[in-house]
Amino acid sequence: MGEYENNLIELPLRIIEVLEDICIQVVDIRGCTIYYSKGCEKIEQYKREDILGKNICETYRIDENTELNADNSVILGVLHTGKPVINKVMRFITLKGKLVNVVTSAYPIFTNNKLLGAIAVFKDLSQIIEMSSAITQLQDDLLSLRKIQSKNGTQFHFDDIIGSSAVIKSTIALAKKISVCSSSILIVGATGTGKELFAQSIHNYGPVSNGPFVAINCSSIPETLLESILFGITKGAFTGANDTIGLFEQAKDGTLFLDELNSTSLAFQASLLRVLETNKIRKVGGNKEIPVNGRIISATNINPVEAIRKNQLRLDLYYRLSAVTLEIPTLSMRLDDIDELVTSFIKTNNKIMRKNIHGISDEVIIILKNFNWPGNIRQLKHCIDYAMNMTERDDLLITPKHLPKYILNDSNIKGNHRVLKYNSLKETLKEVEREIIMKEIKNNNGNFSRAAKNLSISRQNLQYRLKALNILDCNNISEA
Ligand SMILES: Nc1ncnc2c1ncn2[C@@H]1O[C@H](COP(=O)(O)OP(=O)(O)OP(=O)(O)O)[C@@H](O)[C@H]1O
Repeated sequence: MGEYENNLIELPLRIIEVLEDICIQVVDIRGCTIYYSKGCEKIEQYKREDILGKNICETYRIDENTELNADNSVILGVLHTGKPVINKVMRFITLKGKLVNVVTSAYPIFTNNKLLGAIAVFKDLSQIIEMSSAITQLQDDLLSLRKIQSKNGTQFHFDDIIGSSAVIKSTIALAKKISVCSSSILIVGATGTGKELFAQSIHNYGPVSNGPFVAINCSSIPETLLESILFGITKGAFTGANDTIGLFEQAKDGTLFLDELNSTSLAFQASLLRVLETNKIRKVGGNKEIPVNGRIISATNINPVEAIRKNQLRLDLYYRLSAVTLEIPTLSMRLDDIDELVTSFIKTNNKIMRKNIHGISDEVIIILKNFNWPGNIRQLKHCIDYAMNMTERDDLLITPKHLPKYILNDSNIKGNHRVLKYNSLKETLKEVEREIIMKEIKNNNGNFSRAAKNLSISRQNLQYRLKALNILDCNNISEA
């Protein structure tokens, strides 16, 4: 190396001593590389000897068809203009086909006002690009998972209701039938069975789907505020009161969903009955009757007859609402749907939690099908969320050790150890089915019709199962 080159690389060598991570390439006025740092070798996978003395136009291309020139190459641009270029993102390929993404700053090197070459400092962007594509992917996944609330304020349609059991299919069929008219509907179902899911689906399937879906959980609003929230307030009704539109008016041309109606006072229910009968509301503090046309869907989480008996529901309101009643089955009435629900929850959670769980073990299926699920589908969902949080990185299946303790300790499942001694899953499931059917028949004093009803199957289906499970001729089961 001559004196000229020695002088030329003195500056970059000093910088490199301090900044080891940063890649530095120095070219002479012709564009030939005369210095190539270790960091460059790492990013570009060239060896120094491949590069030194060669013109950068021979060693890099923008892509297969494009050579470097003063417009697309930072270094050549600096040699052309004699001006520095700061923080420019560049993408090029080496002769070995390695794709390189870097952010580059290049500076001219002058001696006695004469341009001698250029020094380029660059940093690898491949990790950042990988990270940003992972973030983009994650965002896409989350967006598709968390179905964006549509304009009418709903998230769900009938297609989102998971389950193929006969009882859920017939519930969906009935719900679709009643969707098409605009009468008020009473949805009855225990907590977590999917009442709101059904209410939204009915709204979206019916004639007012273009209108808003306005939901309120009556139990979460203090009784004193319920009327003002639902009917609105007239300016001056009380000190400082402004004119406010209530939810009945907001649900114009749409649906008003009154969840947990049974938690409201009988006095409020009387006002509601008046609205249902006249289709008019009167704001708090006002005399004017305002017409409302939203469809009313109410829900109770206890049996309405029981609610009437406990003085939680007015009989006249019930008569008004019960013309169109939809009963949502509990999860224990449709244990067959557990597999499908669990598969769907795992799929969703895999994306959110970045896991790769393939399913649940045979033991877990039995445990889940033996639990009585007082919190229904919401509780099953939480159980799977919990179990997935408990899985380790390499786990592919949810096994009993991942389940919440209260599910394992539940008395219904204690007999499970006995059930599990059977060799095959089919045999085990048959045994569970046999136990459930026997228990139900016993609880109903041998009355097949009542037992079938409680099991949500037809009487014929019950008889078919009794035969298939070899228990029809059992001495202790003679029909009452
Ligand atoms: N058939 C189903 N398929 C998929 N998810 C369901 C189904 N039923 C319920 N869920 C889910 O279970 C949870 C509870 O549903 P939802 O809030 O509709 O129940 P709810 O009966 O209105 O409960 P509550 O009486 O406590 O208000 C929600 O996360 C819902 O998405």
